[in-house]
Amino acid sequence: MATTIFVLNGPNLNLLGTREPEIYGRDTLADIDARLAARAEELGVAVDCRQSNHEGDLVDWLHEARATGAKAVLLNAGAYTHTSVALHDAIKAIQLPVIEVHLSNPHTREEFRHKSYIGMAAKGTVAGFGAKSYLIALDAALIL
Ligand SMILES: O=C(O)[C@]1(O)C=C(c2cccc(Sc3ccccc3)c2)[C@@H](O)[C@H](O)C1
Repeated sequence: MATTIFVLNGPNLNLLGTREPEIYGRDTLADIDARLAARAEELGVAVDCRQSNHEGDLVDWLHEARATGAKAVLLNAGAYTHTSVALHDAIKAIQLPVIEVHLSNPHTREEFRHKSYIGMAAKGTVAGFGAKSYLIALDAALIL
């Protein structure tokens, strides 16, 4: 059975590439997904890339990662990073390595972005490298 990495993206990331390129870069989420698929092929693994604006979908997909035997999850929860106890608890519950991913570095931004409920439960965090944050996290997931 192929090694699969779930890549989960939260609210508004479907609009990526349209505004604030100085913060989030010019790649669309489709661009990022394509770069991940290409890197995954080089590494001999599969990526399952999904995006939702709904917190419950992300919780369900974390459960699905566990149920389907995924090796790890890359999670950019967007604004839910700073609010979601539900995602924090789901990460704890599934007992899989979850790597928190951010395009920007939230610690250099507004105060409200400095708290991460995701980071408090994740294996680790990659932030501030734009689209490359995802590629770095994918490589990290495979050496865990
Ligand atoms: O840096 C990130 O990846 C982050 O997870 C992403 C976020 C985010 C917030 C709003 C929109 C978007 S994506 C976007 C950006 C510009 C225009 C349209 C959508 C991402 C923030 O909520 C987080 O604090 C940080």
